Amino acid sequence: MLEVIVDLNLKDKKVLVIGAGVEATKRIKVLSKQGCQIIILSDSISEALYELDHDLRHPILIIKRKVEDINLFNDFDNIFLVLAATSDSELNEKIVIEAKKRNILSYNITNSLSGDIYFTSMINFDDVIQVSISTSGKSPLMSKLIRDRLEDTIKNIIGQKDIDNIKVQEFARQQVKRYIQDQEQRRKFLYSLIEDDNIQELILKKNIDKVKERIITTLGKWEGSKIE
Ligand SMILES: C[C@@]1(CC(=O)O)C2=NC(=C\c3[nH]c(c(CCC(=O)O)c3CC(=O)O)Cc3[nH]c(c(CC(=O)O)c3CCC(=O)O)/C=C3\N/C(=C\2)[C@@H](CCC(=O)O)[C@]3(C)CC(=O)O)/[C@H]1CCC(=O)O
Ligand SMILES: NC(=O)c1ccc[n+]([C@@H]2O[C@H](COP(=O)([O-])OP(=O)(O)OC[C@H]3O[C@@H](n4cnc5c(N)ncnc54)[C@H](O)[C@@H]3O)[C@@H](O)[C@H]2O)c1
Repeated sequence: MLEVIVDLNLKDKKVLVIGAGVEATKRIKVLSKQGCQIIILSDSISEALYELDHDLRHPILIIKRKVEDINLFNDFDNIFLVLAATSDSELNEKIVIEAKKRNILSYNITNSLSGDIYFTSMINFDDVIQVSISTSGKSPLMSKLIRDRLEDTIKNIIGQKDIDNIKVQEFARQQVKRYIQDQEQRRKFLYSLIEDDNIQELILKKNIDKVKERIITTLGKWEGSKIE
């Protein structure tokens, strides 16, 4: 059985990480790009974590503390996700069991099956596109090797123009949702931007302001548009 890969929105959510060793640090690096509030509890902290703090909107709260039991949950409210990431597998298990009782999403670094989420092998394009590979815990090693192999090839398939088109589509979607009521027309409009040579030329030239102008003009003439 394969688990479903979903794109978890952690924006402004509170994430508690217990343990701050080599493996926890890798997970925290991923989390630090998600706009979430991270609280780390650990009796030793890797140096890299203090450096991470500088480029963040949400400052990471680092508390140097040995966790003895699950009473720690009483010290924090509104936790969305907890990462049991210590080298003490018994403690990790207890944390996950308590998290489940409290309906908090959990992750167990020493026993992936007991938690709710896995981390995947990721290829990231400018924080705009993510390609994720997962074997759902069957073989992280193979995930890494396939990611290495795919990384070289995929750069020939997904390029800067795709990234720019996503940004343009993001803008266009906001506009069509406001001005075109019919879903089929919205879909047609969005496809028309990809097929419009003029717009694609402007995207290549990085003239995004002109692209936006053109989108609004085209939208004004579109069948069923509510733009005056
Ligand atoms: C993708 C990646 C992301 C990341 O690390 O952020 C990741 N593991 C990576 C590498 C890697 N991890 C391990 C090895 C050694 C070889 C081996 O054991 O195979 C290697 C290879 C290496 O190091 O070269 C050891 C290991 N991993 C887990 C356990 C515990 C267990 O099995 O329960 C143990 C045994 C520890 C022990 O023996 O004590 C568990 C998990 N590791 C996962 C993710 C999740 C499943 C993903 C999937 O199945 O696809 C899952 C379930 C949960 C999680 O922790 O997220 C990252 C590659 C990043 C990249 O692309 O470069
Ligand atoms: N999930 C994976 O992908 C994966 C990969 C490799 C290893 N592992 C396993 O994950 C575990 C962690 O590996 P690591 O390399 O990060 O180890 P590590 O020794 O670098 O880090 C362990 C961290 O846990 C903290 N810790 C331990 N007991 C604690 C307690 N009672 N209270 C607070 N903090 C506590 C330590 O201070 C340290 O920061 C190991 O058991 C390892 O076998 C998992």
